[in-house]
Amino acid sequence: MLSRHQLIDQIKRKKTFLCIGLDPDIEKIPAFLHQYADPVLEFNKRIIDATKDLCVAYKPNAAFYESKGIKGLQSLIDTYKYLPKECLSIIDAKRGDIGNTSDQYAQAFFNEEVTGMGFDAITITPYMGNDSVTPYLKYEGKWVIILALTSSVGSKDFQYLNTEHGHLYEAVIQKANTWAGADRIMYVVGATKSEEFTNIRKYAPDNFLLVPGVGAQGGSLEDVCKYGITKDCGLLVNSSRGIIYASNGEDFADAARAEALKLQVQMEEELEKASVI
Ligand SMILES: O=C(O)c1cc(=O)[nH]c(=O)n1[C@@H]1O[C@H](COP(=O)(O)O)[C@@H](O)[C@H]1O
Repeated sequence: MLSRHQLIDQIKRKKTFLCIGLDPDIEKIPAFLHQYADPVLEFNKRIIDATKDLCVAYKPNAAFYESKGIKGLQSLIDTYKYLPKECLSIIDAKRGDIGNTSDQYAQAFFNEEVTGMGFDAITITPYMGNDSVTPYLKYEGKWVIILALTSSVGSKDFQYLNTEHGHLYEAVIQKANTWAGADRIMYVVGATKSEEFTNIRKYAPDNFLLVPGVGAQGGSLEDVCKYGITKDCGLLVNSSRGIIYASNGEDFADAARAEALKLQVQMEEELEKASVI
């Protein structure tokens, strides 16, 4: 469990707000790792060891594990167990369903005694509304990270539709703010949407924003900070492929560290500019 206060403390201490996405594709991980009983776990462990002082969060995306069946689920459980306790652990599952089904999803990712996984936070798609989100909030201290404005090209299809409360993504934020405060809810806003950050801060002045899309998807860290950073930082910027696949040779962990370090250095500058540190 990682409170807002602990997260902010960690950001100030480590001078970074980097979240590293653990999205290991068996086709892309270095060939020499295939000699290990669980190549994916071995890959993740080495990435974590090489980067844990440069980031404040890790985000395994469930798809990369579920697609490998039982072996993948075991890699996910063992990866969760290996994550440094000081870092925010986010399961990127993008779940969303009726209440009693959401209870089961919440148990899958939050109830460590039952499943071996007790992530601090989960990504949720809000399309089904209140009863699809509140089951996760019953777990005291856990975070719900709600998709607001995604980095995807298809974000135009629904998220910009006009409603009486503004664009649909603005209506989502206004409604979700009534379910819990900035100590329990974060919003996903894609780095490719930096022009919308000022607008989003009108509705979510204090919430942390999980911002994927720098690196492989081309979003700009500078623009995200220009419009999105707050006095408490308020940002977790994710990069997955840009870090974990920096090299596919034996030096992959060092190469991942070098990429993470580049982002950390930029983040430290942004934290100073915004007087967070
Ligand atoms: O919820 C997410 O994390 C997410 C939301 C979004 O709008 N866009 C997005 O790319 N993501 C996830 O963030 C990660 C981005 O990975 P890279 O593009 O490789 O850095 C992937 O795990 C995506 O599933």
